[in-house]
Amino acid sequence: MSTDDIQGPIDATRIQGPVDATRTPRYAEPSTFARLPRLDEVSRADVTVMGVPFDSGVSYRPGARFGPGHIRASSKLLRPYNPALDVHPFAAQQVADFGDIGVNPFDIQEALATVDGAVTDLRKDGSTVLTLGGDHTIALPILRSLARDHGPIAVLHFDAHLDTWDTYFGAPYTHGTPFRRASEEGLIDLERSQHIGIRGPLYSKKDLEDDAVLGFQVIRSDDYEVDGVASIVERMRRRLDGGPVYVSVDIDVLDPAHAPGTGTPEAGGMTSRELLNTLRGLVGLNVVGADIVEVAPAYDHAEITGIAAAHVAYELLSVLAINASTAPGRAARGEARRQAAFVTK
Ligand SMILES: N=C(N)NCCCC(=O)O
Ligand SMILES: [Zn+2]
Ligand SMILES: [Zn+2]
Repeated sequence: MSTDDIQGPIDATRIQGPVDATRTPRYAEPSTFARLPRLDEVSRADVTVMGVPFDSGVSYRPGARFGPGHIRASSKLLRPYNPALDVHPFAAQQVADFGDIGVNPFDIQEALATVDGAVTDLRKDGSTVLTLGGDHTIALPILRSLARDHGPIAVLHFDAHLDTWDTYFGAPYTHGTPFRRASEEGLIDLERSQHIGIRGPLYSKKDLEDDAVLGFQVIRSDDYEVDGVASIVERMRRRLDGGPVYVSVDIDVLDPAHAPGTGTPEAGGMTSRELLNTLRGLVGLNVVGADIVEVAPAYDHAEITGIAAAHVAYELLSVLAINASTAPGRAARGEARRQAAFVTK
């Protein structure tokens, strides 16, 4: 971004930013993500954070229905400037918090339809939706919504697990099966999708063979040890380039030391530093939506997992901010990458 890209002044009165922590203590005020305004407090949002308190798809420990509130509570310490990407994620774009949608915990099909409807409504108003889960089942209805507009979409999936299994106890819609269903439904670009962070025991070797047929390339957690972040980012960008990308972050991609508060933890995972650095590598790719799922606060300690999830959201918002400020026709916003151009309470 050079100053040549700046075509006009930023209207600092239009964009509303977070509550000012030097005036109102961080632990005061109703809880929204990063203390941002609620969606009904702004005229429109470039990015909407939406909570989906749903965990009826889990195979092991329940509790991810309390994830959205926990991530919001753990996001209070985030500050307005991200030096790693040289961006003000809340100034280059309007970010607002929708709150949580109420979904039926006893009828998974109905819950999926509710999520699809909510995401579709928010996107109609031009918002990119960043969803806070909830268990991983909710990625399926989000992809259904996105694919209706974009066609088959590249899925970048951070997870210890493949989540391309077929059924659990005969049930097709679970947190271990969303990406098989998405692939079967034609929602996924089979040439451009990728898992990152895969590890741990499988049911059989065939799980990996099926997974490849369903359209995913695998970058294993162990590859971080051997190849390092820079080379993985290169592989990731090569795979994803050339079209819309959906980013799905299952917090159990992190080692249990970095994210104990989750339902199906697996040893040998990534560090939060590796994950945040990998996400920064998405700058310039066409990210059209994202989720952070599987945060289950009952197993968390000292907000370790909630803070990790909040920082994942912050990096994703930073990537979206840079992409928005450098998109053709939106170069006037480039300056917001460097200046804190928002009003605050
Ligand atoms: N999506 C998550 N977190 N876990 C899937 C694990 C499925 C299983 O129990 O085999
Ligand atoms: Zn997982
Ligand atoms: Zn998962």
